[in-house]
Amino acid sequence: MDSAKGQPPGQALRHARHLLECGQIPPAGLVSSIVTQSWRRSVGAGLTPWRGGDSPHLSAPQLSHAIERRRELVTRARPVMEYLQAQTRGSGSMVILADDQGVVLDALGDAEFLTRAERVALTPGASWHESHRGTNAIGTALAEAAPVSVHGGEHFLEHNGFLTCTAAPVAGPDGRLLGVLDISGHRRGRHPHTAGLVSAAAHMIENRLFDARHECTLRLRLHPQPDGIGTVAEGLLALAEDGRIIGANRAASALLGLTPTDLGRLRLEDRLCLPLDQILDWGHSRPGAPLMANSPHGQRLFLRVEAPPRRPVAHPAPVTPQTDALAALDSGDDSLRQAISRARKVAGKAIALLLHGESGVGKEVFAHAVHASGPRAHGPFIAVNCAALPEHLIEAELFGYAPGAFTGARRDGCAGRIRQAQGGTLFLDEIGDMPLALQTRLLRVLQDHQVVPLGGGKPVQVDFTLITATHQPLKQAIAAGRFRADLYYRINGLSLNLPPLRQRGDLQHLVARILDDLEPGGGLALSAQVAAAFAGYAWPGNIRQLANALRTACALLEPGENRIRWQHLPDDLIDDLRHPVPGTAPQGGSLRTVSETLMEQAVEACGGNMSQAAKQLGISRNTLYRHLRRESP
Ligand SMILES: Nc1ncnc2c1ncn2[C@@H]1O[C@H](COP(=O)(O)OP(=O)(O)OP(=O)(O)O)[C@@H](O)[C@H]1O
Repeated sequence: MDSAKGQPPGQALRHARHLLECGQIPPAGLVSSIVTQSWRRSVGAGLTPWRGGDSPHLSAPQLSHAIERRRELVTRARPVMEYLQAQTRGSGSMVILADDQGVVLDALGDAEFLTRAERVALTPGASWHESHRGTNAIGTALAEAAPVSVHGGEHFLEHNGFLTCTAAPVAGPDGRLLGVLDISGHRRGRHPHTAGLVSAAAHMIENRLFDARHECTLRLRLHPQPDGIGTVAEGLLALAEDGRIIGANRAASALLGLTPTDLGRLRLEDRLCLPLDQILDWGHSRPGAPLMANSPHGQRLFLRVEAPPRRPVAHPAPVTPQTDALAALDSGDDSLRQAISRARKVAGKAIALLLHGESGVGKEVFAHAVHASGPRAHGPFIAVNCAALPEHLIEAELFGYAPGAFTGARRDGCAGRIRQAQGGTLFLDEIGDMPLALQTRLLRVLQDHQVVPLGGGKPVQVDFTLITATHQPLKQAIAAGRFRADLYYRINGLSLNLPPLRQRGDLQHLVARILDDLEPGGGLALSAQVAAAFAGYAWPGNIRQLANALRTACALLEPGENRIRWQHLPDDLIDDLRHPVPGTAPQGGSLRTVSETLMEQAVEACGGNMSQAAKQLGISRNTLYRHLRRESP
């Protein structure tokens, strides 16, 4: 983004950053309004230029779910990304595809301009959501739903100031934002044509998605010039047999003045003075030749008709994952295993699942896994945190709204998250925090299988699987009058408790799995002392805290090092591990199992030398012998 006109860009930006670092949002004109607004949002999210938010890096199972959820996007984007990479080869930049949450799904290119620690941030699984990393091209393009370039010091976080990044959103055939395409490189390599290149590539992906979605449908390709047909700028329309417009890409929507709510309702004749029969005849008698028509604004357009194949094209069989996502969560804890097995029995049936568990135990990850392991895996997984938004925003976000329903509403209305979950899974996190008025509306949707957008409009049929989660006992909320009992019985088809980490007996395996996800095949492991300290700690932040600690530790390892020791852990965790709060030690048999396995590992690492192993573990040789004897058959 360029700085204000008439000012030396570097100087204006330096001034703006100075103000930002003094805790002020700079006045209009110093940096572009997009950057100013994004800086404001970043401050609002609790970030400072020196400290980002918790930047979750998805584990391998989570990443595979995220990719599964956007499989079509990832598949169609790959060739375009390879093309982009070829165009930018040698410029020291990366081509990145992120999903609608800002999570990197695919990355290609030259990472030489990054240090080892920085590379992690551009690998699949990293999140570039604004709430995690402040102003950046991926997160800001998502927030703005528009192409964005963020150069050097325009990045909110100081340590990202060496980057120059350009991103453009990619929408699906129904106009819904699916993700973002981005080129990132060292700021020295900034190129004025990158923005155009990225936007054109994003359109190319959108057109590929459109063609794939409507391959068995009558399609029209249109452009004001005959030579524009077949280029990335062409408009695309899909028509039902009765002539209703059921799909339109951005260019076609702009040319014909269509809004998303017109789709499925308007007929082609309402927009172009051409009867469907004439179009079909033309398509059959002169395949490939452009047909002339007039847009509603009187603009001359050229159309190419693409009739559907006579017999529908067979769709490829759905890919069945080798081990499913639920199986991937099982790392040996009995109560989690039981929850997995019960969830598997109801996955895909019309039974609502209610997940209980402390914050960070992995309720959303579990819900994802249930979705990805069931028959609706190819449908969308839509997650809404009911505690994260004020009441009026959740209402609009969930139920959608008609055009112009309220001040600030988008001109063309919004389908809402419930409708977006059509054919897939709706995950409502922190359901206990949903305001009472919305509980009533949600109950109605669940009973009638219909949603009515805010501000009126026709009810729309919906079909989705519901999974909800809460960390608070809902029965208490019912007793206190904060939660509707009838809604509770609707959402509680099956209720499952996800155990807190301190009660799990599989800490060691979970750690091994997370480390392997972070650095596949890297042979990373905890030192004996750190493993013992982990086993004795209560993990109040549960898996979230553990995964974050391991991620930081991996970033701090020196090249070639694969043992995580005290010096690799975050300072506050070291304090907690060394001075655990009394009464918070883990329960159950996990500690014993972990320590015995650790002893075996230490003996193995010391080539069977018991004295050395005992010394490394900080215990006496006798204690070591005693424990290992107990283990032997
Ligand atoms: N099985 C797992 N393997 C690896 N990491 C996990 C696993 N489960 C959870 N995590 C990590 O913990 C984080 C929190 O998970 P998740 O959001 O599912 O928890 P939650 O219980 O829904 O939390 P909250 O109640 O605060 O929303 C994830 O971002 C991920 O980093």
